[in-house]
Amino acid sequence: MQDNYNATQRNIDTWLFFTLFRSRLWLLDQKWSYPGGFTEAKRGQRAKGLARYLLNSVLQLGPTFIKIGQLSSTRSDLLPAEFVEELSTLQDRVPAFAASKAISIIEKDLGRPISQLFASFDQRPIAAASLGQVHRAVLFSGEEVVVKVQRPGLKQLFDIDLNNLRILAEQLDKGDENRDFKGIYQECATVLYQEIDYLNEGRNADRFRRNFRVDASWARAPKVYWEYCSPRVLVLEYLPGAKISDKARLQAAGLDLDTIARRATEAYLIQILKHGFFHADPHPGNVSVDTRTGDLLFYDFGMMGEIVPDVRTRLLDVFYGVYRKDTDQVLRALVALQVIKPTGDSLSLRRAINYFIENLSRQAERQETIQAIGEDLFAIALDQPFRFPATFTFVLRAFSTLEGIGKTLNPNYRFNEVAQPYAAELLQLQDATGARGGAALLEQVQQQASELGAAAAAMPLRIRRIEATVAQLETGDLKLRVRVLEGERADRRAGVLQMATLNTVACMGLLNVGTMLAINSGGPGAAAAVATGGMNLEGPAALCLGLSAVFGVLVFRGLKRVQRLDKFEKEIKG
Ligand SMILES: Nc1ncnc2c1ncn2[C@@H]1O[C@H](COP(=O)(O)OP(=O)(O)OP(=O)(O)O)[C@@H](O)[C@H]1O
Repeated sequence: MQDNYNATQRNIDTWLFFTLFRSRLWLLDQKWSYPGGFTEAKRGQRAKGLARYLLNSVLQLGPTFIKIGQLSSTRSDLLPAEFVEELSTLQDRVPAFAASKAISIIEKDLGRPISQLFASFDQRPIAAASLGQVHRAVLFSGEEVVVKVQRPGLKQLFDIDLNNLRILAEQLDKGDENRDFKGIYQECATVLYQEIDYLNEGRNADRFRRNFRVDASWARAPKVYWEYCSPRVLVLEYLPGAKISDKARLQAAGLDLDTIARRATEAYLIQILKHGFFHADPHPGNVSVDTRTGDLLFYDFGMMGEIVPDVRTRLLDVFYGVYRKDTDQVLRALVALQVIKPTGDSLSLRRAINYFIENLSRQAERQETIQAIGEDLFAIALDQPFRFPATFTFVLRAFSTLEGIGKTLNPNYRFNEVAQPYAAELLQLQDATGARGGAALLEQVQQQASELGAAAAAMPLRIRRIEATVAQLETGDLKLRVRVLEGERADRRAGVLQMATLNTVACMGLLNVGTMLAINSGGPGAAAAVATGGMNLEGPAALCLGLSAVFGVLVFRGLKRVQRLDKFEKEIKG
């Protein structure tokens, strides 16, 4: 990693990576591309190789991509599972930068020589991460602190990389109307720029610390020494502890692992449900345990999620709707949350939600993991106009990380068990007050009363359902919608398949021509180049191969879309 980035070189490296990765990803599911025939084992091998390539490229491309890789490490809606898994190992694999550089940044930003700022400053960092590194120091008052210093040149690097990523997102958006890649890009850009503003991180740390001082003294965050801070330097109270995943150290300290696992989950539930302000990056490196007291210590407040009260109420509506298996309520709340766009035709959405609710209760019975539930949710949403806001994916990510931590500490840990009392409390609250105050409760009661009517109240539920269905049939609503949707989907599938076939022909033709040109254009040396696996990639040959790759990407997209359409069709037909 370097401090001065050459924009042209960076653009070439980035686009080469995008093109190669997408072409190899496309080839992964092309059965004809497997010499000696396709087998699942061969595909698995190839996928593993590609996942390693992705990881190495991300590490080579540096901070922007490492951060985005970390952010994507639970987005199974964006990347296949093998890749997501490999990306989750991105933590803690970044080299430190020279202490002299760190010191010069501190001196420049704080305007004084290091010897006047700290009584002592440890040149060896205690941690180095993608965006910064952490040194220990002692203030003249005797207080022990850590000094977090940002890697040099990050702003400039983000500007170049995010521009490329924006162009990529715009291109991807054109091929997939259901995924909002531009929106995802926008969220990543916001998070990244926020993360390199250490003053913002300091404010977050203060807010987090104050919230917990009131609610649970066993969850702590370091104090900020504001007079030593700048956008690139953050000085915090030194809070040493053992990593929450370091089972051996926690046991050696005589701590009860089950209590720690529970506390970690409870601390999150409190943040999400009560404070509406939560640590969005709870990987084990960011949560430690005070070995003397068992208190949880949180670090790194660069990425926080915020759930404003209004959104929290709607999330509770979703939660409550799922609990009561009320598809309409879930649909209304999701529209209000802007997770889905309101369309005139909500039947297929209703079915997808219904499927999810049913599946969720089966998963809860089978005690499936949060991660499995999240993956399932993304899979159902694949061909629907869903748009998951960043907050939502952060919450899901936080919970699946916590579940992983919990299981490491105690194999019998069950997220549900810890969350249940909170869920029960919330549902009672919603039952009693609607969690929205008296006026809203009254409105809800009135609405229910008019829906039921005096006679309907005495009628068995099934008869009322039949009556509602008949009413829909009478208006032609039900019959028409089902037919149109299924017909539309079949048409769409055929169209996509046709385009994919045409693109395959173009891709293969160009690949053949390009390969021939590459072999023939280099004269006698070319044979040797081919024999060694290299080719003469210049002029027309490069053009043909480049175009072939473009068509390849289009085929890949088309087939992916067909796969999604089939999957969705299967799911809603049950
Ligand atoms: N206040 C503190 N007291 C003791 N150790 C700390 C403190 N703050 C950070 N650390 C140590 O430094 C490590 C890195 O800190 P932090 O996560 O804040 O850096 P970062 O650059 O934001 O990392 P990342 O990019 O992985 O999010 C922590 O895992 C922890 O071990």
